[in-house]
Amino acid sequence: MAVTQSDSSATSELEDRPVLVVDYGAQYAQLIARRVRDANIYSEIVPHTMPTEQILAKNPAAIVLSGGPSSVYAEGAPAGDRRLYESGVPVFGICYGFQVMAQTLGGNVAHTGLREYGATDATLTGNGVSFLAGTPVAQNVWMSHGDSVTEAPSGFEVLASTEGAPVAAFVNEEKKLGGVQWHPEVKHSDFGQQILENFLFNVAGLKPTWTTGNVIDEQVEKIREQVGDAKVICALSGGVDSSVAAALVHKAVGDQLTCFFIDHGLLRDGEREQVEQDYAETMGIKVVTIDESDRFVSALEGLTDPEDKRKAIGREFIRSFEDAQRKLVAELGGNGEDIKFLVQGTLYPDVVESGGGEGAANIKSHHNVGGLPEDLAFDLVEPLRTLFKDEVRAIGRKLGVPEKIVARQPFPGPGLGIRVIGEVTRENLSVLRAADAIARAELTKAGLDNEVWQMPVVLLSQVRSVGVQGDGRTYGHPIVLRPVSSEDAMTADWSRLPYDLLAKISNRITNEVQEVNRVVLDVTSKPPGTIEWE
Ligand SMILES: Nc1ncnc2c1ncn2[C@@H]1O[C@H](COP(=O)(O)OP(=O)(O)OP(=O)(O)O)[C@@H](O)[C@H]1O
Ligand SMILES: O=c1[nH]c(=O)c2[nH+]cn([C@@H]3O[C@H](COP(=O)(O)O)[C@@H](O)[C@H]3O)c2[nH]1
Ligand SMILES: NC(=O)CC[C@H](N)C(=O)O
Ligand SMILES: [Mg+2]
Repeated sequence: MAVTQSDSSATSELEDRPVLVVDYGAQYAQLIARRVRDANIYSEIVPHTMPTEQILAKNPAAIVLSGGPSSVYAEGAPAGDRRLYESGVPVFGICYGFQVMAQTLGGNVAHTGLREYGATDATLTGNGVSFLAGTPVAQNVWMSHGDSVTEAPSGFEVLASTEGAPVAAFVNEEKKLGGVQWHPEVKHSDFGQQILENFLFNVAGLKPTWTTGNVIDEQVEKIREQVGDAKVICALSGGVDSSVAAALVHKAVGDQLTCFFIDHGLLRDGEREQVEQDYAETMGIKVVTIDESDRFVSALEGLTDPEDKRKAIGREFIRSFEDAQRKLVAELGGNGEDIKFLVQGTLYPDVVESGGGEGAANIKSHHNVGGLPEDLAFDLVEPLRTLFKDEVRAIGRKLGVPEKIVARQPFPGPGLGIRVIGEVTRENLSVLRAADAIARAELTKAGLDNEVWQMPVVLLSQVRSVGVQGDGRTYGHPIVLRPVSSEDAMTADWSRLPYDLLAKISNRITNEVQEVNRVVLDVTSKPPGTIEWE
């Protein structure tokens, strides 16, 4: 396959020494890890329930403590551990993390009655600006707190204050400990990235040596270690994540890999042919297509609850891979035990939304994480599990995965199954498929494919409305257009597509798809909506 050599500058020191983000149940833990990686330093998240000795055993280069919903003085709140701060590892606290550091080291945290949410003016104080170096004396920061540090621990210098937080940032340079009350990880904090980098580079003394090339080298090594010379199968959808996962595994173990693309009958118009063609043309990886549409459509019969549908789809995916595994084993003349590794292109958002983050709620069971059956017999190989889509795209480009695949808009594994609201039947699928094909064709024609993150087209099969067509009454179904813009699918906004384009799509769908007499536009951001409707 067309693979370029990645940097081989990964050293075992880097590989062994991540910056650990301790997650206190934050909304933004994954964003913090992401910002650290943006600073070219490898980062991973660990739960706050992990014992200190286990955290330190991971040999972290530095630790960042996240925010969290608790109050440090409340009963049962996640507690700090002095040993963490006395270990010599640099620690940076954010919001709850800042408060817990203050409390543990003898400072004071109180409910002052002065809450701050959203944009807040901060003023730098003190002589040495430390990790606030290079940022203006008055700056806009993003806050989200009800408690405040009222007294810094002794030996700490206060670096900034706001109206509601007299101690809004502090540092002990010598001990390499510091923190802020605000959220430097969100884009709305004006100098957030710079502040994090100042701490990591200047206070903690780290070097920005991690790149996507390092991920490639590290993952290739890990994959080799995990699978040895065993055969491996990959769940390949033709999407960005599984293509990049397949390219990584292929780089690691070459022809030990066979990819299976499941046609579950929930694909879009022309998708199967497109995937087969793209792979044959560009990737040079063996891909076997399996037609399983009967299996999936019958498993979905009678189901209308989104979670039931997702779980059924997750289960049938695995059953399909088990069949594929048996066939491959028979072909190779071995026994079933020989192939136990299944590669999936799972990303971090799939994991958090499935409730896999520390204390994170289950929003929806992604088929490849929360939708997996309990009796899963495969050992999963998921080299992208801690990453976000744009990071995965960068890795894909570095591996030489063609732009056509890397730049593709995401399409969920459960496919049209979660875009038919109500029961999934062959009839409903064919209505949705026709409407979706029109919407996609017009978006492409308007040259806007790269402007939108993705545009789900949704059929409300349980809703009917009255219309008039050809002077006659119709009683048809609505189609919803859900174009969104996003950076990482964690948050999203609805895309302001040109009215002419929307009019064209609406007109064509109602003219060409008989069962549809109404097209509506979803103008909800995420949150509160999610991107998909189920
Ligand atoms: N039709 C399919 N056949 C085989 N595996 C699939 C199929 N659809 C999804 N998968 C597996 O489920 C994983 C998660 O799907 P998901 O849609 O998140 O990723 P993707 O399709 O690889 O990328 P993208 O987000 O760009 O669509 C995939 O990476 C792949 O391993
Ligand atoms: O492979 C997948 N399996 C799933 O079960 C699944 N559910 C949602 N998605 C995709 O994930 C991103 C976030 O979607 P939501 O805002 O709807 O949660 C969007 O890009 C969705 O298309 C899925 N992908
Ligand atoms: N975002 C946070 O970490 C909040 C910390 C704490 N719950 C407070 O309200 O002050
Ligand atoms: Mg997909």
